[in-house]
Order: sequence, then C-alpha cells, then structure tokens
Amino acid sequence: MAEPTNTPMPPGTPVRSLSPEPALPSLIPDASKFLPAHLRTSSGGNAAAPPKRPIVLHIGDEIKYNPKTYAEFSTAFEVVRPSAAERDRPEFIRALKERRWGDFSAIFRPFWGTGGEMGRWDAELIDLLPDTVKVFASAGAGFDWADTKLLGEKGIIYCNSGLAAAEAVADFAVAMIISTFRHLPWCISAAVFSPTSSDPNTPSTSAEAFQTCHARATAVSHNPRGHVLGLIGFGNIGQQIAAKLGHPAFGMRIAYYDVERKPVDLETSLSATFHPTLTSLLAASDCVVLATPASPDGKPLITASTLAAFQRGTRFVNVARGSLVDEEALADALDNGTLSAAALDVHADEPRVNARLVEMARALLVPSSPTTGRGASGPGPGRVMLTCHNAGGTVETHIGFEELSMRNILAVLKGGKALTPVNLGYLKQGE
Ligand SMILES: O=CC(=O)O
Repeated sequence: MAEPTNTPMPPGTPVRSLSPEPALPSLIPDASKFLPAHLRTSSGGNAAAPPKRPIVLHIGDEIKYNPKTYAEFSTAFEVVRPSAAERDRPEFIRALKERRWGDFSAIFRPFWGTGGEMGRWDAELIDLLPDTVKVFASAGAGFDWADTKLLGEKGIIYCNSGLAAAEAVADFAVAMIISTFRHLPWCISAAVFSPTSSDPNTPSTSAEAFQTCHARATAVSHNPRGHVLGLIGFGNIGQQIAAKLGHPAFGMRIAYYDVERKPVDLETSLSATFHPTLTSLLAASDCVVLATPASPDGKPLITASTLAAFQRGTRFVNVARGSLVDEEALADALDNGTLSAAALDVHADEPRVNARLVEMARALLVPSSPTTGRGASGPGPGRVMLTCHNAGGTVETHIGFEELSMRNILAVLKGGKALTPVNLGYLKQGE
C-alpha cells in the first residue's frame, strides 16, 4: 500500500487497507540453495562487547529461503538470535533488562510461526528496548501483535510484510468467496459423510447425504457473476481480490470502502466503485469481505449494529483478523437469515473456534424450503466454511516475508527509507 494508506489512521478512523501497495521488485530471488545461517545464538551470558557492526536481534527461526540477501544482511550486521528458551516472555524480559543482546539496532522476525513466543509487544516489552533500536521488521500482514503506536513514539519504525502475503491471501479469499456462493462445505462434507447423529433431519446414510446434497445444493447455489463484491479495505490484498474476481474473470461487480479513496485510474482499472461509508457498502453488497487490519483498539467492526445494514441473504468472508468480528452476532445473523453463508479463516479467540459457528459448519441439515439463495432463512447446510488462519500460508509468502524483512532493515540501517512501514504517522518529525 502506498505509505499514506499504510500509515496508522487517526483515532476513530474505522478501517484501512490490510497490506502495503508499492510495487516492489520481485521478492522471490533464487531460493534454490539453503544457506547455513551464520547466526550467533546467545549464550545467556554477559552483554556482548561493543559491536563493530549494528546488531540485529533476530527472533524466531533461522533464514531458510533467501541465501543471497542473507549473505548481504549477515555481512552488514551482527545477527544475534535468542534461543527458544530465551524467547519465553519472562526470560525475554530478563534478557532485555540485562542488555544481554547488547545495544541492538533492529528487531527481525522473518517467520510467522515462530518469533512470537514472547507475546504481545506492549509497553512492558517496548519500554525495555535500548534507545538504539531504529526498526522492527516482521513477517505478517497484520501487526496487531505489536503496539506500533508506542514503537513509533519511541522512534522505532515498524514494517510489516503484507506485500509478501497479498497474493496468497487473495487466492484463499477467492476460494472462500466462491464457497459462500456454492456451499462448498456442504458439497465436501456430504461426500464423506459418516452417520453419527440421531437427529431426524440429518441424513442417516452417506448415500442419502450425497444424494440430498446433489439434488438440493442447486437451489441455493449461485454464480458469482454479476453479484456485488463489497471489499472492506482496498490495499494490496483487496485490490488483488478485486482483480481476480472482477472482469473479465469471474465478472463480479467490485465495490469498496476504505479510509482513503484510491486514485481514479486504479478504480477504473479494477472497475471498482468507492463507497464513502461502511453502511453504504454493506447495503450494496451481495458478498462482504474483510481485508483490513485489526482496529487499533481491538474492537469489532462487524457487530449486530453493522450487520443490520447488510442486505438479507448476504454472504460474508473474513481473511483479515478475527477480532474484527463479533462472532455471536455473526452466528445470530446466520441463524436469522441476514447472512446466507460465511467463510472465516480467522477467529476471535484463536486457536479456539466459536462453538456455534463450528456447529453450523458441521451441519448437514436439509433446508426445509430451499430458496433461491438470497433470503434463505434458518439453519441450512454447508453455510459456514471455517479454516485455521491459512490464507497467507504458502512457501512463496514465507520467501517474501524473509526477503522483505531483511530489505526493510537493510534500507533503514543504511540510512534509506523503510519499504513497508506502518507507523510513520506516530514517529516524531525528522525521524
Ligand atoms: O495473518 C496473517 C498475517 O498477518 O500475515
């Protein structure tokens, strides 16, 4: 996303795009060779001797995919990697207090699955950072695991890696959007159904489940073409979803809401219609997709009150953050027909998934009066698709996470500009 879009919005601003926009040159260099990492694992002993090169605190797994960039990175910097035990929050705090890793200049988290063991980067951790820290570059499009405002106020630029994840997230969103139109969870689960329930509405044999689905899914399934896809957040991810599902491919009509209206030529190239308010977007959409970062205050955007603005029978997809959705209100909306289907990759209380939504995802209930889709009311089969925060998770994303995080640190510590900063708005002038 262009820097302004990715800069934190003023308090109270509702949404912005999930990922940065500037086109980077390929983030995926030759990854064919595995470079043994020249890493110094902290011994847990005394502070390091004064460094000749800036120290980079590398949290999480070793670099796997980008040997060329890592060779440059580890030549330019002294890379210090705390052990797994040191990344546990109490030990991490102890180490920061002891200045065990010296006066480091950057924090580097190249992976998504590791490096977060110390928990949220809140005031407790940030206040312990040495004044030398200039940049924190991390894997991940989302950045709700760090108080980026406080980091900015301390003069530390936080760079996310949404750009590297955008294609994977957009691809996954496409699958989820199609699922809401075609009731894929029903089609999949009926084919592999094994009867366990005594519920009279539930098919009692797998053959019956198969035939029921085969016969009845038609009545509630629709082609996406011509339907309005309402994107909340129109950064790199939202734009890629629009490009994949709009004209000429799937022929959906693209609408979006973002804190910043995008340039007209971009709107034109994606045939996207801007809505100045969330309510107006919701009222116009046949399928609403969340592609925006978590609210800075952690509050949900999709609540009973915003759900009231949806058209009856709308579909809903979340590939952004679970905290953006009041899941009980969402389950109510599925129960009362406000929503005809939902697909959620992210959940409010991961790794736990809302029990009502799980029940709906498992349901093989036959609709008592199949409708034409919109306006389907009451529990219906296959209306909820739930996945395990998988949208961004591809090898290509991880190659990009590593590369982009290193490039951000190289840029900032060599006196240049961060590539994908998200908190410049909180840095004092001149920093
Ligand atoms: O959720 C995934 C990410 O933040 O990249």
